[in-house]
Amino acid sequence: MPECPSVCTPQCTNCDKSQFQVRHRTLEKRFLPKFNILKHLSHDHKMAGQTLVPNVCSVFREDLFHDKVAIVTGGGTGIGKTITQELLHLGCKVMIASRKVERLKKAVTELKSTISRSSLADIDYLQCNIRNEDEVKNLMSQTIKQFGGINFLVNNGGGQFPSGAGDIRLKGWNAVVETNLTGTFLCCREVFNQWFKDHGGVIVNIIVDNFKGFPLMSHSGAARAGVENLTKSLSIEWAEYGVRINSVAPGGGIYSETAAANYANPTMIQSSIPRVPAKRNGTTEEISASVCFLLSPAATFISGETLRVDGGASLYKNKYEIPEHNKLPGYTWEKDLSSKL
Ligand SMILES: CCCCCCC/C=C/C(=O)SCCNC(=O)CCNC(=O)[C@H](O)C(C)(C)COP(=O)(O)OP(=O)(O)OC[C@H]1O[C@@H](n2cnc3c(N)ncnc32)[C@H](O)[C@@H]1OP(=O)(O)O
Ligand SMILES: NC(=O)C1=CN([C@@H]2O[C@H](COP(=O)(O)OP(=O)(O)OC[C@H]3O[C@@H](n4cnc5c(N)ncnc54)[C@H](OP(=O)(O)O)[C@@H]3O)[C@@H](O)[C@H]2O)C=CC1
Repeated sequence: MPECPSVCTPQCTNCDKSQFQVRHRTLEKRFLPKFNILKHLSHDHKMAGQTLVPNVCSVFREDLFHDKVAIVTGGGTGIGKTITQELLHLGCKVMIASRKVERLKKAVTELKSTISRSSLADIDYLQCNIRNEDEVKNLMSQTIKQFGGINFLVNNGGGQFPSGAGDIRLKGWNAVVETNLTGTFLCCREVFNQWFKDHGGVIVNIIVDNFKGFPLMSHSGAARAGVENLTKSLSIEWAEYGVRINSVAPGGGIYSETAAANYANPTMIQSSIPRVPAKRNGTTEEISASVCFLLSPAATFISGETLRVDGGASLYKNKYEIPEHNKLPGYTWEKDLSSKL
């Protein structure tokens, strides 16, 4: 049996099941609190962000982005798909891009069917590994060719695998840093050189809540800290070209099927709930709303900033006991729509 990385995915065919389970049990002990975290999950939290989100809606006006073009990396799944859906709802033309063509195609077919006939919105996809310089150049040039320009870049594509730092191999470290830091840099540089330098534009980078470190994800914590600082540098360098750039840092538990599938035990994504003052996970809609706000004219005086969308988690130090509560319920399109009925 070939040796397996210290943490593999549930789909791993490299190791036998027992080896897989032993490794994951060790990690789970580090992540999961002693009590049953599933009791914190309301139906809404479980559903939000899945492919079953019934209908899109938005707190923003429907024609807000009707003359705009956006690129969303990782736009075929999870948070990126919700952002894409909201941008389309607001009239935007959206190019989604990532490595796996099949899921991009599926998302385009699904989301195209939600665009109303009167809307100027449109969606297409391009295969692009953001770690590959030529593919990133191609993403920008093809989008300009197809949609006539680019107004928004949402650097959402990224991720990591959980592992103790002592077990991270150089190849794994490089994969995570190249994806999250170098990939984001390449997308920023290319959109600037090919379009924003002459026309201006807005960039939003999705990072993570790493403000108190990111144990067992140290590669990702370091890479995203790099993106946070890149955001500051570029906001100053490119202001004179009419470019704004900000980051959004979601708390460590935004549920989507794809995000959960990345971890051995899907409940891992819930493991931070006890340390969230809001006592719940965030929804993909809450991340999308913050991205749309930063892209919108309402944020024209905001640049170089990182918006934490984490229910207060990054501030919480555990010295103050917060009782269980449900006083800060999540925002979902499902609830928003049903409140209008
Ligand atoms: C523990 C849970 C806490 C909850 C907090 C959650 C907060 C954050 C949540 C999210 O970010 S959700 C988003 C989740 N989605 C993703 O992460 C998807 C994207 N991730 C990836 O594609 C990979 O993880 C990647 C490594 C970033 C890129 O993979 P790539 O396909 O380029 O590389 P590979 O060829 O697969 O691997 C290269 C190298 O990396 C090491 N490695 C990869 N996976 C693992 C693993 N599971 N365990 C240990 N090491 C791994 C390994 O060295 C690989 O090389 P080889 O040794 O296989 O040759
Ligand atoms: N869910 C959460 O709790 C949190 C998520 N985040 C971050 O939010 C972002 C979206 O995550 P989420 O939606 O939850 O999870 P997903 O796994 O659904 O999204 C990750 C997306 O990134 C794309 N991607 C990964 N690597 C590359 C690459 N090299 N080139 C192009 N695209 C790539 C994937 O597409 P493909 O595989 O087709 O390439 C996928 O669509 C990520 O950066 C994630 O780390 C941050 C904090 C918390």
